Amino acid sequence: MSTEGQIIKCKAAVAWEAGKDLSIEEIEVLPPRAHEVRVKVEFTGVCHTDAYTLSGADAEGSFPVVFGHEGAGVVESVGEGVDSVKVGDSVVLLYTPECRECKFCLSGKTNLCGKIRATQGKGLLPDGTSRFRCKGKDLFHYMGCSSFSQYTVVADISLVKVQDEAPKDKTCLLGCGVTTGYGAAINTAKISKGDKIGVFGAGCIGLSVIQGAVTKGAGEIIVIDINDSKKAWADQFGATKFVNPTTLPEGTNIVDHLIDITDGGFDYTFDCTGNVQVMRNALESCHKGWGESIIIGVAAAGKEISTRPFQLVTGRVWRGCAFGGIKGRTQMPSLVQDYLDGKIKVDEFITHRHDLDNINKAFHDMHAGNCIRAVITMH
Ligand SMILES: NC(=O)C1=CN([C@@H]2O[C@H](COP(=O)(O)OP(=O)(O)OC[C@H]3O[C@@H](n4cnc5c(N)ncnc54)[C@H](O)[C@@H]3O)[C@@H](O)[C@H]2O)C=CC1
Ligand SMILES: N[C@@H](CCC(=O)N[C@@H](CSC=O)C(=O)NCC(=O)O)C(=O)O
Ligand SMILES: [Zn+2]
Ligand SMILES: [Zn+2]
Repeated sequence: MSTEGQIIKCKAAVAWEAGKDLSIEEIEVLPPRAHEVRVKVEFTGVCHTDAYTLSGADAEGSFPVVFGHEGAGVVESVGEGVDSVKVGDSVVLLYTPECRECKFCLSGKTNLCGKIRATQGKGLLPDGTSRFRCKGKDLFHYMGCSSFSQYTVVADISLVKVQDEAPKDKTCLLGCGVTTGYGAAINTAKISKGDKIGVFGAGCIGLSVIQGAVTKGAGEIIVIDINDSKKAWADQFGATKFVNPTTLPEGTNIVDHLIDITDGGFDYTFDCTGNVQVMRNALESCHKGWGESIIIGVAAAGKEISTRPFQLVTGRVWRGCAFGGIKGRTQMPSLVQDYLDGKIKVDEFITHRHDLDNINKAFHDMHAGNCIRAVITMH
């Protein structure tokens, strides 16, 4: 029986307040309005950024909210004026939308789209309202996606149709983690064959950077992480060396050490930790004259980066990117094809699986440090 035009009652993980476990609730999901799409979410990943906003450290965090932004599913119904997807299409949700008509989209310089960023940051759909209700209250949306609900409503520029044959428990991870790191390496950094790469933090994002650096033919890939258990992971993805800054001999400075073992510094470094001191180390371990450091990690509200301006005067470059610089509606189908053709690893990132009722375990695993990605089965 079609649910088109009806309010759908379904299960969702609701964050009622910062710092507390998510609560599994029955919620109401309203039908999509003009230029919106209602999606049956089949699988979602859990990203460090979900945990970051849940912790209360996100300047844009609003509660109560339905988190989740690594979602894959099927279109249940579409609102008026939607012509990019139809009922039954397999889709990946996009927290970085692509409208193809705003100043950003037309610039040819960035994947950031400005069309709905203001309302997205407020936890609302583009018309300034929510499609979620629970216990008489409206719930906020999250990053334009809210994939921790069995059904969600998103703007039609916040999702992309992908190949039906691609398994959705894998394509969900292309909705953030894998694409973010891989894209930063193949897109944002202009890595040349033989380059020396420093990857700070070997979670899903850092391991995906390694994957991209290997694709680009990097010479040395040195991973810097405070968790020794990440060495095996880094090796598996193609790193050539692992450094744990906490186990260096007393008095050895990590930046000096890295400059020493790379004959003057890295060609490219990537912060995949969100720690502002690590961001500084990543910049300062770049090679004088040309080394570029790319910030991917998300830092807590109020945190700022600093370095001596001399670091930039002498040719090091500080940059950053969101979603790996990838334009989701245009480029996601070819990433999915690369996955189907065995050119991009995705399965290897999945260390944990839970059903929706046990989604809090994914957050606990992440904090325990032994989880690369947990995938949640939504139905
Ligand atoms: N810019 C963007 O588009 C995106 C940014 N992010 C951000 O990227 C960061 C990484 O995300 P995930 O890989 O999911 O996180 P994760 O928690 O799985 O991995 C982080 C890694 O950094 C390591 N680490 C922590 N402190 C460190 C330190 N002081 N020195 C060296 N290593 C350290 C941890 O041991 C861990 O292996 C987070 O800040 C997340 O919010 C995530 C997705 C997209
Ligand atoms: N809300 C935060 C900023 C969070 C942030 O930087 N998000 C990244 C994606 S992280 C994905 O896991 C991003 O896309 N940033 C670009 C954007 O337009 O939000 C804050 O206020 O600091
Ligand atoms: Zn993410
Ligand atoms: Zn746009």
